[in-house]
Amino acid sequence: MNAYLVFEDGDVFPGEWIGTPKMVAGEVVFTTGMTGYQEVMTDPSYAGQIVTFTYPLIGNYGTVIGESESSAPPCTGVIMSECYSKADLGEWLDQHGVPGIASVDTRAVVKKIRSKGALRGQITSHPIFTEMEVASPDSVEWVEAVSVDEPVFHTSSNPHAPHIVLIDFGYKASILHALQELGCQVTVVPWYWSTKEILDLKPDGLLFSNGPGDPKALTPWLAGWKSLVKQLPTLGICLGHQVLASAFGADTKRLPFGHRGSNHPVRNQLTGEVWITSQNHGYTVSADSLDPAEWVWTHVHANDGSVEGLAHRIYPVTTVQFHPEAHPGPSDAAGLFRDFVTQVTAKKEVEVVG
Ligand SMILES: NC(=O)CC[C@H](N)C(=O)O
Repeated sequence: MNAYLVFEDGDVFPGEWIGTPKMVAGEVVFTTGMTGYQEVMTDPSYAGQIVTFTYPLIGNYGTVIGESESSAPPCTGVIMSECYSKADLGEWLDQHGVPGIASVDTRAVVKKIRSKGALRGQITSHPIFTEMEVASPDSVEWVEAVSVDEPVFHTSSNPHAPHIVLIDFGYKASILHALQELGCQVTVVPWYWSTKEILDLKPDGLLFSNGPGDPKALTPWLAGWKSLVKQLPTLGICLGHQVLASAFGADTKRLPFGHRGSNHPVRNQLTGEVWITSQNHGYTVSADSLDPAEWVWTHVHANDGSVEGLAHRIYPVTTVQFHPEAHPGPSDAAGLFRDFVTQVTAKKEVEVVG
C-alpha cells in the first residue's frame, strides 16, 4: 500500500507503509547515525517529530530488549530508505502504534530539509497536505507527554551512595544507567516539581535531562530552577543545558536543520581536545547572549561554531548540548559523568566532615 511523506509546502515523497498505517503530522528531522535506530526511535526528545534516517538500511539487526531509551517509541513517525525486516522492525513499531514509511528517497528528503530548514510534514495515504491539530514545538505539552507523573526511586545498597535527583523532561534511560554505574542512587522527578519538593529529597546533586520541544516552552519555570541550582552541583544535558543557560539569562534559537547523529565533533575550548559526540537537538544557546560574567563557554561545535558546553563561573553548574551517555554513538564524553559524580561526592564528604 502506498504511503506519502507530504511537506507543508506541498512536496511529496512516496513510499510504503511500515508500522501502524495512520496519518500523523510533525516536524520532519533527519539523523545521520549509521547504527542505533532503536535508541533513536525510543529517545523521548523526538516526541512530536518525524525522524528520517539517512543511513540507507534500517532494521538489519532487529530490535533488542534492553537497548531502548524509554518504554515505547515517543517519536511521531519514521522515514527510511530500505527497511531490512518489516516483520521485525515494522511489527515492533506497530505494537507501539507508530507509523512509518519505507522505500523513500531519503537523500532527496534530507537535501530538501537542508536547503529549506525545519519544515512540518505528515505521513499519510494521500499525496496532499491537510491541516491537522498538532501542538507546536514551543508547547510544554511535549515535555508533559514524556516526563514521569510520580517520583521514581532507584535506590542503592550502599547507604552512602551519592543521591542525584534527575529532573525529567523526557530522560534517556542511558543517563540513569550512567549514574547508577558510578554508584549513585537516583530519584527521577516530574519536570514541574518545586524547589521545596526537590530539596525535601535531600539530593547531593541535580541532573537536568534532555527532552523534546523548544526550551522557550519552559520559560515560566526558569527563576525557580535558577535558585535551586545555586545550591547543589548540577549537570544539564541537551534540553537541560538550554534550560540552565536560559535560567542565567542566555537566549536560545533554532538551528537551521539541527544536529542529529553520532559523529558531531566538539572542541573543548580550554584544553583543545576534540570529542566525537552523539547529538540530537534542533535549538541552540545563542553565543552572543552568554554573559561572560556568568558563564565560561567550555565546548564549541567544530563544524558550525555553536555553543556545546558551559560552566558557571560561581555556581557548580556544568552543561552540555551533546549526549555524554551516547546510546547511540561514541562515549568519548563519558568522563563528564565521572567528573560530576566526583564533584557531588566531594561536596557530600565536606558536609559529612563539617
Ligand atoms: N535532546 C534534547 O534534549 C533536545 C533539546 C531540544 N528539544 C532541541 O531539540 O534542541
